[in-house]
Amino acid sequence: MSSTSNTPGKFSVPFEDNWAPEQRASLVMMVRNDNMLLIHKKRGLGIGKILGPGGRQEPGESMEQCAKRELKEELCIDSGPLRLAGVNRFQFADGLSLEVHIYFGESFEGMPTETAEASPVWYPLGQLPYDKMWPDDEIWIPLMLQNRYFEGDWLFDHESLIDFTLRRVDETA
Ligand SMILES: COc1nc(N)nc2c1ncn2[C@H]1C[C@H](O)[C@@H](COP(=O)(O)OP(=O)(O)OP(=O)(O)O)O1
Repeated sequence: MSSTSNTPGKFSVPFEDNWAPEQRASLVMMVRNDNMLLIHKKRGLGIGKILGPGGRQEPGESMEQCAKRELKEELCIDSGPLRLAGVNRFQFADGLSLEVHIYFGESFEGMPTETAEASPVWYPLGQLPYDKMWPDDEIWIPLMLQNRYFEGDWLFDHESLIDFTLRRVDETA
């Protein structure tokens, strides 16, 4: 699957073979009783948006450790088992490049609590607030909810999605 727009500037999708991210980050998509636990992001990249809890990898930790640490830091909860749902590579026209590992979970311990970084918000799976989310979410969240593993390349100009390619979508996880 791919969008059809022409790509301005020096980047194109799929990214070149030698593309490498400056930074790696995690997202945790937690679902309980047909509702998804999201955050209203209070600072940093994507401030004001609704998205999954997550953040950038710290030295020495695996991506799954990063996901669990960010869940604790942002919402004060401890994750149960997570499965890797997909990997998205983001290139921003201003130069920032980010590889995001997306984890799916269905159990956690603790009460989601507001922190300096995020406020917890629950949405029914059929009423996710895509108009308040990063534009890529509307494309890969349905794949994740169908247990389909995905890998995508996404080109952004600030908060606008310019072009994308889903490089890999598995029929079953
Ligand atoms: C560009 O499209 C994006 N889509 C989605 N769904 N999520 C994105 C996109 N770009 C970034 N993200 C996510 C990935 C990370 O979870 C956060 C960014 O992490 P942040 O800048 O908040 O990193 P922290 O380590 O938490 O930073 P601070 O603790 O310094 O706030 O956004």
